[in-house]
Amino acid sequence: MLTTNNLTKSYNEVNALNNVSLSIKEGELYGLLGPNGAGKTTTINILSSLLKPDSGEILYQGKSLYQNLSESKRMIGVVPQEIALYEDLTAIENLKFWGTLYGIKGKKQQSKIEELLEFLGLSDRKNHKIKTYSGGMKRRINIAAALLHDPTIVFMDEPTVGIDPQSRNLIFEVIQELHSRGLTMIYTTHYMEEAERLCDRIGIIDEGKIIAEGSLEELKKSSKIKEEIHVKFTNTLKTDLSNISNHFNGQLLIQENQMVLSTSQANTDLPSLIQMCTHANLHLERLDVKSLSLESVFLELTGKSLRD
Ligand SMILES: Nc1ncnc2c1ncn2[C@@H]1O[C@H](COP(=O)(O)OP(=O)(O)OP(=O)(O)O)[C@@H](O)[C@H]1O
Repeated sequence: MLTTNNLTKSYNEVNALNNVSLSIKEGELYGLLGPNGAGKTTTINILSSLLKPDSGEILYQGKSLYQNLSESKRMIGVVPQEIALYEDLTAIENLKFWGTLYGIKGKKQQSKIEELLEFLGLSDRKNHKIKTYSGGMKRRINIAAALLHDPTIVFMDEPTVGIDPQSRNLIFEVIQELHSRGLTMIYTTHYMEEAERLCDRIGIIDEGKIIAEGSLEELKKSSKIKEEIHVKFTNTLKTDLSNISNHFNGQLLIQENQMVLSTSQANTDLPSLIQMCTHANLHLERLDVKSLSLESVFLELTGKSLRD
């Protein structure tokens, strides 16, 4: 469906993309997971022809994007990270504006708008101005705008940023329904749990490079880490714990009153961790040993937490 070969892009001195090669299959929900500034938006902007790469190739159904620009553009829908709606217009008026821009007019436009408002659960608010909408509702109209021209591939750039958990779940349901209808989607996120929950395949991007790719199971299998030891303490960890961190070679995350140790040898690391914590006068409240998460895979690959 979509293939890219060795895409590169620099903004002055910043090397935003470094030989990014992707292959997205028809109907696939592909997650591009990476921290802030990793190159996710740059990738989406390039793949949707908003931005030209410095070098590299982009093929839709085997044909070059730039040699078939108008045909390719008809296939592509983009849900941008920034909400692209007029606050003083109603939902219907906004969607009419976008529909006309895509060349969808008259009865076809009207029925498509009604269908999408129904699908996104916003029919009852269709005549209200966008400025009266919650953040989650705006995000849903943003999705509707990208679907008006029946694209076959949709890019979603962090569509759940800044919304409450209930709205996030509604957006997940929409994405899962679109996925079950066979739409190809590329979904960028810096939320590990979204990639784990939604995507068929995940590409981990860091500093402009795809550093790992595969299904969740494949990514976990390729990791040396097998388990996570989660420790909760009775108070916030304020003292210098670098000796403990150093002992575990950067595989220990310390946040507020918790530690998470990613390990391939829980049987030996668990007693050492407890001993070192006791020695540092830390009081344990709770201890769990869990199976590997994507967070640990990311930490192992990049040496940093996604939430940095
Ligand atoms: N217009 C620009 N001018 C200069 N540098 C830019 C520009 N756009 C992006 N960058 C830089 O390119 C790198 C990649 O940015 P990009 O926005 O693609 O990352 P991202 O993964 O989408 O991040 P976020 O999650 O914060 O949206 C960053 O270092 C960023 O600062």
